[in-house]
Amino acid sequence: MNATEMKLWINGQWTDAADGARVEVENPATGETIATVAKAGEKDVLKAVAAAKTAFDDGRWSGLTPSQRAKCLWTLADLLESRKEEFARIESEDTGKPYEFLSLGADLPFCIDNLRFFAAAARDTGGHHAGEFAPGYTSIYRRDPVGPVGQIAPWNYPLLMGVWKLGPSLAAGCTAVLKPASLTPRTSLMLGEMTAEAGIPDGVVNVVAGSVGHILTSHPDIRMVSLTGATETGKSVMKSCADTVKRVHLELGGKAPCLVFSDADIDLVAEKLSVAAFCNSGQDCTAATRIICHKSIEKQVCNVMAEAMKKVVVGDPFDSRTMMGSMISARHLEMVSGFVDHARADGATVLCGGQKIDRPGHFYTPTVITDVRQDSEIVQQEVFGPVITIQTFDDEAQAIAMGNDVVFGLASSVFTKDVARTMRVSKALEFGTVWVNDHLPLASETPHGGFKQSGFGKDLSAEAVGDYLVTKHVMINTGA
Ligand SMILES: NCCCC=O
Repeated sequence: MNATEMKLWINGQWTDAADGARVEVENPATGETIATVAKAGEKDVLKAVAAAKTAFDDGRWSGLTPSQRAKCLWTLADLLESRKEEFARIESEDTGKPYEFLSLGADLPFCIDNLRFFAAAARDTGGHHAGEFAPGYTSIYRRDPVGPVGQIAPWNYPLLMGVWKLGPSLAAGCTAVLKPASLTPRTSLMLGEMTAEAGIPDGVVNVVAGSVGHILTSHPDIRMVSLTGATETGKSVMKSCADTVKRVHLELGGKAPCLVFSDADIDLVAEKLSVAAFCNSGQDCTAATRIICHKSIEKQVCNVMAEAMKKVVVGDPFDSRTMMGSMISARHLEMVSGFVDHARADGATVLCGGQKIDRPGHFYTPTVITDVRQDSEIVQQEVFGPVITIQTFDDEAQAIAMGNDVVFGLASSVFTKDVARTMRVSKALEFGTVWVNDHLPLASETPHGGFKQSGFGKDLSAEAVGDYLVTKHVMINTGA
């Protein structure tokens, strides 16, 4: 495999696009083209779906024992670990994220641990049971893989999101067609090839790059679609899946509130919320985006946040001092910068940042904004950039109401030393994750997913495996 001229991974083979089309991959930190990848069209997706269907129907994967599937997933983790520097380098080249701080330091270790978790989860058959629930009958509940699945991954964590999709679906016994984002396809394609080396049979994992999501969502042989992406994309995927009544699994946008009470440790707030705001250039659906602090500590919170964000080292992803790299593309940079300009025009005060950085590539400064209205665009919409706003509340009820007052429901946090308050507030916040005195960390065992317009279905945890399983009731007339 040559990482600068890649093909599609279909049925265990590197395959050119049927029409010979190719797409260029840009390094967003330099603006240079670094690779080309075959661009899938309809024929290629049909071929990939046919391979996934054959591989599912003949049971070459679902027919293995959980222990055999687990062994392959564990081997995949070992192989990835043995090549983590190469994967991390290519991930940083494609995304512009810092190599040491993020790709090698966080994304790769988490991918490897996730795969080991899903290897173990493949063998957890708990919860199945049999019994007599009607006179003369024995009932058995089977949990079977849903079938061939279509998986659409985003550009912010290309490999990690691929692992979050392939890991649980493979543990469950499904086959898959994974479509990475066109901007960042390479590490997913490399992972596709690596599944063969790990002993996963041909056709079980297929990886196609290109603008072909609609072909997967409308294909009758695809039984479930999993998407991580923007809320608007989720709505159109859901509509498209309705025609063939597919199961959908959606991890969509976010607008995380961070409620900071007057007893909070302010230094901890600055430390945790600055990282959660600038990490991955803020291109994270769980990023800290809205600080809502008690009015008595507003000045302190503004000062510490602005100071912390000014200290973030932005620059070359391959410089070990770099904490934040580039934005993903020129178009995305314009969008982020547009949000901040609109906020300024709407009367907001930019405490720090708020500027593009004059260098090759697509860089933006970590930004803190205050004097914003609850109904303003900068508070209500997902910016997906290193931008955080600060608002104030008078009492707990108002803090909760402001936190919940967005269409999203993915992630949130609470900073306080009052344990009883953490109980009340975490119950009241309508978000799939509530961190207390922190913001961002996850573990392979912890279910991750949203409420409201952030979608439904869980990534990570045994729940994710369950999302790829269907329950079948077998009722046996025992003649008793
Ligand atoms: N922090 C991981 C979030 C995944 C989606 O953006």
